[in-house]
Amino acid sequence: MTTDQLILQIKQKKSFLCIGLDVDLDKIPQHLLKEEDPIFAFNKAIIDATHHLCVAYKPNTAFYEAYGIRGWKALEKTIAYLNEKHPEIFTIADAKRGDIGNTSTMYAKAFFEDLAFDSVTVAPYMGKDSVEPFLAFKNKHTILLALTSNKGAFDFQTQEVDGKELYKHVLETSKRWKNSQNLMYVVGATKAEYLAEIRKIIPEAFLLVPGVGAQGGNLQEVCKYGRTANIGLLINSSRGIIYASKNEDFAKAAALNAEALQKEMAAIMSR
Ligand SMILES: O=c1ccn([C@@H]2O[C@H](COP(=O)(O)O)[C@@H](O)[C@H]2O)c(=O)[nH]1
Repeated sequence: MTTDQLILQIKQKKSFLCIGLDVDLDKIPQHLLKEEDPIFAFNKAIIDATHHLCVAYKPNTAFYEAYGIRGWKALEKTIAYLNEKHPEIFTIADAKRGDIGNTSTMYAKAFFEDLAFDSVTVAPYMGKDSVEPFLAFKNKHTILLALTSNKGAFDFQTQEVDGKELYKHVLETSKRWKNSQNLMYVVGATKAEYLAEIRKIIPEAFLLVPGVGAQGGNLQEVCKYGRTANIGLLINSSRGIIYASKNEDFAKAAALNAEALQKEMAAIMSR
């Protein structure tokens, strides 16, 4: 998917919501456990109920890898369902990959070619030759971890190297990599106060912003400092939407929570 197609969808739906599909079998409604593939059954119901309210879905691969082969099969079925029924929706494999070059190429093939995701999250720690193999794929997006939502972000990411915080080095250096137009960045909603500085370095790039909802990030604050003329934000909520109810009405309850965020986004976009 091109960035222009993503922007068009944001304008049409008046939404920049990304729904995280982090399926935990201990948290889904128990009646689904009778299904042949409970993970896919849960995802399908959530997608059917919310696709008109969001512009992206983000399965975190950990929640599928944890269930071995049946988890990976459910991930395959989920992305195939999304690509067939809702090809306009941006898909993110939150896998946080990155390795020496030839290994990164295989990761990129796994997520961009085999599974056909639009994007994958990648860690910057191993540098240019670990990220450029992902950037080589046309109309696919590499979402680089810049300033993450967790407390541990302060262990390294905000530490100064040569008088500048490490996350700023990541932003500045990555802009010089080949095909850097295919880069987006992860910035946690819990770090909204850093967004003005971040926008000085990457004024236009799309940001994937997790941490609204269960982690306490604030949508208004993120938009105040992080929004661009094209919005430039994908705000993710996972647990806050998909686990709105543990009963038979779970998909309807998820849609209500997604709608509340979408309405807030529509109001922000109208200002
Ligand atoms: O900095 C980061 C990077 C990734 N995540 C992931 O996003 C979702 C957040 O889930 P919630 O339930 O809405 O808290 C999850 O998959 C994380 O692994 C993040 O939270 N922060």
